[in-house]
Amino acid sequence: METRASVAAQAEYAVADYGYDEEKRGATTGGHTEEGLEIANLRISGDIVSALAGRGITKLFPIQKAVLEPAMQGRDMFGRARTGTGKTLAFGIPIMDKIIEFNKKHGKGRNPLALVMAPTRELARQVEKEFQQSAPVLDTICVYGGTPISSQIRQLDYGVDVAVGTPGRIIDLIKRSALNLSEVQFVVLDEADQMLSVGFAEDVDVILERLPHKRQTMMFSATRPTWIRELVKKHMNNPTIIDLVGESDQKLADGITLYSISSDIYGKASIISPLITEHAKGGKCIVFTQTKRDADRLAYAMARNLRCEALHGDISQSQRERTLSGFRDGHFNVLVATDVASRGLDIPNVDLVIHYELPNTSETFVHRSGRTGRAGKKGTAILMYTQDQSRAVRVIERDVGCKFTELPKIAVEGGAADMFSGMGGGGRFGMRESRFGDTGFGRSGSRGDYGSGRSGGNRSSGFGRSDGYGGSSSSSRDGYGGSGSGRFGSGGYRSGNFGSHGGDRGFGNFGSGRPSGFGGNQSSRSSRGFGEFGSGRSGGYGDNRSTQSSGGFGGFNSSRFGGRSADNRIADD
Ligand SMILES: Nc1ncnc2c1ncn2[C@@H]1O[C@H](COP(=O)(O)OP(=O)(O)OP(=O)(O)O)[C@@H](O)[C@H]1O
Repeated sequence: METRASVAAQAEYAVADYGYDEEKRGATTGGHTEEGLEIANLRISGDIVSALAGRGITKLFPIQKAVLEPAMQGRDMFGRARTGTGKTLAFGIPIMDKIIEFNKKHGKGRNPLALVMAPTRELARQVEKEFQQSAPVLDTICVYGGTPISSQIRQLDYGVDVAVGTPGRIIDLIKRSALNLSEVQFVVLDEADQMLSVGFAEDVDVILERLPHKRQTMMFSATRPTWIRELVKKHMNNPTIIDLVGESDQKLADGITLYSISSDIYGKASIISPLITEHAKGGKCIVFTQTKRDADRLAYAMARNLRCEALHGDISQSQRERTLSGFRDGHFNVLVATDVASRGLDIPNVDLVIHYELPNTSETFVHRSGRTGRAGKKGTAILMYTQDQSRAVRVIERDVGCKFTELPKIAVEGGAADMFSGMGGGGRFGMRESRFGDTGFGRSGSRGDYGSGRSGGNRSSGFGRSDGYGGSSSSSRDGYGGSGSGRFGSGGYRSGNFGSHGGDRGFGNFGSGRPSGFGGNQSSRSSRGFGEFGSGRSGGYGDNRSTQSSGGFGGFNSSRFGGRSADNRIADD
């Protein structure tokens, strides 16, 4: 295959060159309502319009409409929208259109003009796929760890227009001089706050440092911790803020029906199958657990009755891909996952999400639940909780602006509660001493040979990078801390809940340990909010490193439910 020549000199002007003029403006969103949503009327590249139409995408979703004009104008942009509302194409369409136009004028170059960074491999692959399918005329690459670097180097050498990847592998490729960022004009940080939680903060900063100064930067993030505020200050130029979630709106997509169900800790395992049967009705279901080990054990146990697989960061990359494509293609219908799957993953037609264990924060609740009800479809999310977690359930309702309908109790059949016995070390789920037996399930590559999935090594470099989700500190300044919400149970209390086996994680008795307590810090309300972006004022956005206990991106109050020991952290990628 022929390699492409560099167009460094011209690329410098890719953003400015675009010529977003009044003519285009008239055709995009300005002043138009319904008409403005029709993609065919936008005068964006015909290649994009027809590729999108081929996928059944003919009208812009609201976030896409909101982003289009500032993005076309070359503005830096910071955005937030609900899950599954089409953020990828919101930044994708303007970037693809500009690159197509630029290539028409200058010919294709060798080095990428756009760089999209995502916190997980799965998300990176998904974003690249969205680009590929929406603009087949562009050459894209997806780079992430756990797969051979040599083929990525070869592909980069042939020439690409858009590079998508996780920061770790991007740095690797830069160091090997395989990835040349000198022509990058469009940069996107997708799920930016998750970069911090999975330990990519430093890498992201290093990469942004290396990019040309003259560029357009777009960032999407559900929250705005200190790190992100610093990043924005340092690397963005007076960004336009687009917040489609707002202060008081409910944070979930409209089509998601919410239920809660109380169960004692041993009953949970036995009611999960009836719950899935009744609410997924044969469709796809994702069950979220807190730890990788729990995901394995639950998947193993449930596989007695249901076609089901586990997904987490200890599973090899190739197996993860097989598992995901098997789930996508309907080879099995129940995926048991840690929070590695809670953000960004776009699996069509997931009917049901079950929070087998409470999420660590309200925000995680939103992201997990958002795996269903995507792209305007309907879905159901069920939160399982024990009686002593009732208060945490109310906190989620308050933070997220939602209301759970409590499901009637499901009677536990005798013996069913022991469905986990006989596994591994034989103990019961959640018993401190038993700890699920450390024999594990050693699944790598052994189960479910579904469909395609790229081949590749099992190396999991880039996994489990530093921080993990949330700190384990019990300080009240830690955590996502929304304004008016403190941490719960981070102090001395630990209930013997499911999964509280390490002794120092678990959800605690909410509110009872109370150093910071529920509802603290109301006074911070004036200093949070999206609008104050870059203003240097304090407050806002909660950060698990921050010294602030207040915040919330535009009012998202994401309480934190207890700390977790490093041993159990979720940092999968
Ligand atoms: N305008 C549109 N019309 C129809 N479908 C669309 C449109 N835009 C995006 N989609 C589809 O909607 C789904 C969700 O989009 P996407 O994954 O970009 O959502 P998201 O907002 O990034 O979600 P999350 O916050 O969960 O990552 C995708 O399958 C995408 O192809």
